[in-house]
Amino acid sequence: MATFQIEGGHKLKGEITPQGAKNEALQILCAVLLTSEEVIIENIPDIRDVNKLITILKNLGVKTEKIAKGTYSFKADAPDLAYLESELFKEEGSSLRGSIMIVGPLLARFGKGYIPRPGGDKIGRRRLDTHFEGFINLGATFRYNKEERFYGVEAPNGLTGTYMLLDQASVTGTANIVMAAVLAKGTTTIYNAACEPYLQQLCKMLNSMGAKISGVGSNLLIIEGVERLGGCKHRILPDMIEIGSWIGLAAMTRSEITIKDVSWNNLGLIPDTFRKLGITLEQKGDDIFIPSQDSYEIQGYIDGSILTVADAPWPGFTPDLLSIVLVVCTQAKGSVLIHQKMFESRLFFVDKLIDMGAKIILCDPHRATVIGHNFQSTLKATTMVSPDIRAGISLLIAALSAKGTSTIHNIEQIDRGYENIDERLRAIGAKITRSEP
Ligand SMILES: CC(=O)N[C@H]1[C@@H](OP(=O)(O)OP(=O)(O)OC[C@H]2O[C@@H](n3ccc(=O)[nH]c3=O)[C@H](O)[C@@H]2O)O[C@H](CO)[C@@H](O)[C@@H]1O
Ligand SMILES: C=C(OP(=O)(O)O)C(=O)O
Repeated sequence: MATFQIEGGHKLKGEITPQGAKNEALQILCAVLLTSEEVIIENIPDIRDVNKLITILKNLGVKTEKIAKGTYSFKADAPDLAYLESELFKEEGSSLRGSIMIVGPLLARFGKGYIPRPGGDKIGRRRLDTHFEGFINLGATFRYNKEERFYGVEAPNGLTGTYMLLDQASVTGTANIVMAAVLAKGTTTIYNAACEPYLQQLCKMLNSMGAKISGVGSNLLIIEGVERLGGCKHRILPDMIEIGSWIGLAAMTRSEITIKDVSWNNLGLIPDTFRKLGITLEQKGDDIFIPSQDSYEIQGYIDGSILTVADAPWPGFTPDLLSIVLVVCTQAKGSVLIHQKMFESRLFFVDKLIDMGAKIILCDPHRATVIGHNFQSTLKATTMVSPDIRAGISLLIAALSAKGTSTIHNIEQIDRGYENIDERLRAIGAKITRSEP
C-alpha cells in the first residue's frame, strides 16, 4: 500500500487543469472494439483504471500505439478472442469496473462477450442485471458461472433491435447496450437510458464512426443498426468529478484557484450545487475562478428549511461528488443533509472525519447531517486508510485543511482516478509526499 503524508493548514494558489474524464475514457476505450479501422483518442487520463483497461485491450490483440501524452491510436483488426477464456483475463478483467463495457462491443461484432465479475469501488451492491437484460432483449443467450463468478453472452447469428425500458438508468449498462445495439439488425429503442456527458460523448463518437443514434442527451435513445463502423478521432472531455474535487479543495483550504478549460456546458448542476454551499465561483471564459474565501455559508430553502444535497441520475447531481460535498460542509457556516441514494456504503468514511473533529451525524447508511465549523475550529491531523476513490480524495482535502501532518494509506484508490495528483497539487503549493511500499 502506498501512502501520502500531508502537511495541512497551508493556502494553495494557482491554476490547475483537469485531466480527461475517467468514466468517459473507460467507455470510449471499449468502443474501439467495434471497428477494424484505426481509432485515435485524445486526452486519455494517465490513471490506474484506464491503464488497466488499455492493458486488457492490448492482451485482446488490439494494436495500441501511444502517439503523444494522452493520445493513443487503437486498431482492433485482428483481436485474439482466446484471451477471453484465459486465466489472465479472469484476473485482469475483474480488477476494475469499466472492463464490463467490453462485453457489448464484443457481442455485437464477434457474437460473444465474456467477463469476470468486475471490480471497482466497494461502495455497496453493484449489480449487472441491466447490462445482461439488455443483451438478452437484443437476442443474446446468457450464462453465469456462480463458482467462478464469470458472465457470458452469445449471439452467433447476430443481434436484433427491439424496444426496451431499462429497470434503472445505469451508466455503464446504457453504454454497453448502446454499443451492442449499433451493430444489431433493425431499430433499438432504449427508454430510461442514462444520459451523463460520458454517454453523450460515446454516442457522438459512435455516430462519427457511422452509427445512427438519435435522442443523444435524453433518456430515450433510438438506434438504427448499421452493418459496420469505421474509424474516427475522438477527444475526451475534462473530468467533471476532478473539477468538483478542485472546487471543494479550494473552499476547504481557503485558496484562490483557477480551474482551466472545464467545458462549462457539460457541468450540469455541479457549479450551482457548490454555490448553494456559499462558495463563490466565477466563470471566466471556459475557466472557473474560485477566490480565497474566509467563510462560506450554506443556503437554506426558501421556506427556511435545511438544504439537502442528494444524488440522482443525470441531469441530477452525480453521486461521485457527494463525498466531496460532505467534506466541504464540515467547514461551512450552517448545516446540511447529505443523502447518498445510490450507494449503500459510500458514507461510512465519515467516521474518519469525525475522528478529525468534524461534526457529522450518520443518520443511516444513506444519510448524514453535517454541522459546519465555519473555520472556528480546524480539523485535526490523523492517520487514515482510503476506502474508495471519492472517500480517498475527500480525506485528502480534509488533511490539506487540517492542522498538522496526516497520513493516508491505500492511496492506490485515489490513483485509480486522479492523474499524478501529488505532483499536480504540489505545483499549487500543497505539501504532500508519496511513499511507495
Ligand atoms: C466506470 C463508471 O462509469 N462508473 C460510474 C457508473 O457506475 P455504474 O455504471 O456501475 O453505476 P450504475 O449507473 O449502474 O448504478 C449505480 C448505483 O445506482 C443505483 N441506481 C442507478 C440508477 C438509477 O436510476 N437508480 C439507482 O438506484 C444502482 O442500483 C447502483 O447501485 O455510474 C455510477 C453512477 O453515476 C458512478 O458512481 C460510477 O462512477
Ligand atoms: C465509483 C466510481 O468508480 P467505479 O465505478 O470505477 O468504481 C467513481 O469514479 O467514483
